[in-house]
Amino acid sequence: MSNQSPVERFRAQIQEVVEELDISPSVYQILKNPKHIMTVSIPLERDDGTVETFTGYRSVHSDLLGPGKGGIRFHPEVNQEEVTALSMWMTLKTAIVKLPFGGAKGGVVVDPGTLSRRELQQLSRQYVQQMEPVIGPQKDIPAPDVNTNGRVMGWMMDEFFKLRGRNVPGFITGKPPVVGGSEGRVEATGRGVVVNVMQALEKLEMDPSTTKVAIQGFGNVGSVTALRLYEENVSVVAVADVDAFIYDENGLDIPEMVNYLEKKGSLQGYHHHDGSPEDIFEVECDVFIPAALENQITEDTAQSIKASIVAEAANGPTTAKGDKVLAENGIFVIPDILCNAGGVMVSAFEWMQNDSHDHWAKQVVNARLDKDMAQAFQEVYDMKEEVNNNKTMRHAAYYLAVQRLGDAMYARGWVD
Ligand SMILES: NC(=O)C1=CN([C@@H]2O[C@H](COP(=O)(O)OP(=O)(O)OC[C@H]3O[C@@H](n4cnc5c(N)ncnc54)[C@H](OP(=O)(O)O)[C@@H]3O)[C@@H](O)[C@H]2O)C=CC1
Ligand SMILES: O=C(O)CCC(=O)C(=O)O
Repeated sequence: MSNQSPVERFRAQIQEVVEELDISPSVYQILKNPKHIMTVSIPLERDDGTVETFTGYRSVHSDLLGPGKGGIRFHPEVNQEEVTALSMWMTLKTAIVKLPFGGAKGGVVVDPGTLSRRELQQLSRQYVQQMEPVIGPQKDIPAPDVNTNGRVMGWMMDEFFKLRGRNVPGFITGKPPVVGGSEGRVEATGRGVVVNVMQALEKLEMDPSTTKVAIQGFGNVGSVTALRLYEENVSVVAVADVDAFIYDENGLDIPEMVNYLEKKGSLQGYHHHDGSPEDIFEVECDVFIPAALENQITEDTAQSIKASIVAEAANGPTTAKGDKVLAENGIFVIPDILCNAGGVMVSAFEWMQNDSHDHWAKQVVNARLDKDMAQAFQEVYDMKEEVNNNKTMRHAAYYLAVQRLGDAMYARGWVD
């Protein structure tokens, strides 16, 4: 387990589960590598007239259950290994929540904060131009992830339409509703996280009205999660982003913080600002929600976490050693591949709406998300309780996903 990379971690977990399920070892052989990875060099004309090239990736891990599906990340630390791992987790996620998709993920190695609006739009369009051979509504369907949003999806959609010479709205999800996006997609991931948290509180017989929550990350997922908890009268006592740590033991005014973020672009300077972002791990709380990047809960930081529940809103926030510490400390972990599946779930609703030229009301989207997410939680929980000798929720989630993928491989004649 010595400092396993995310891909090694995925492989070890899959291998363990394939052995336990006593299914064909070929299932592991098929899942251990992505189907394909496309690497592109993206030339961008900067505002000063010089040309700079950026590296972009798109990994399709699996198209067993449907077209590849997963977000596109713009971040300076994006690399092939990270994109590969993220695409692998997408395969498990879509299997757990029974969506007609495989797993994919993309990224560009860039700090979008250093680009002008024109440069960002050009980079987004160029990414689509370069990836055009491998993406499409029945092949691989992108969506937002870290540092990308509806605006970026709108530009990418426009570029794809130009390349194809016709409207193909189902090519991308997370678009603005005015051009075929689904109501509720922006909030979907955070909303789904909160469904999971409320279910876990109920199972552990914890009272939401006295529950205290700490959240690392206050971007799309972190801020919506905080706002939904606030709406449910669950007290969010601490939040951190890259620069700021905000704490109030009596509960933060989340709507005020969201307004501040919208105006200023970051929490830096918000009046409760005290301490450093790493202090988030030390907070006295009942629920800890990592909603930033991978590998944040390590052997060290896991020791500091005082919560009874960790709800993994981010993808891959916990290292293998961190996970071991959480388990030893009896912490109930809602694994990423279940906890943050609300986003891809509403992306699936968007894709279905595009396919049938329909537009669902927000209440319809939210009601279906709440119901399907609660059911997915229950299925993983039942697996943990009844079949899996009370191992962790992560183990149960992997078990359920690999069982479904193995069944599909058998049905398609890939394995005996
Ligand atoms: N968007 C979606 O629909 C989905 C996202 N996810 C996952 O959720 C996570 C967050 O994504 P999303 O909210 O979309 O991304 P955003 O880019 O909107 O937000 C990321 C947030 O994380 C913060 N952050 C980054 N590093 C740290 C750190 N070391 N300490 C504290 N805060 C940090 C950023 O701070 P700052 O703003 O200061 O840089 C920002 O607040 C990712 O793991 C993503 O893959 C999963 C499913 C769907
Ligand atoms: O909405 C989607 O299609 C994918 C979201 C995503 O990238 C994720 O769940 O990690």
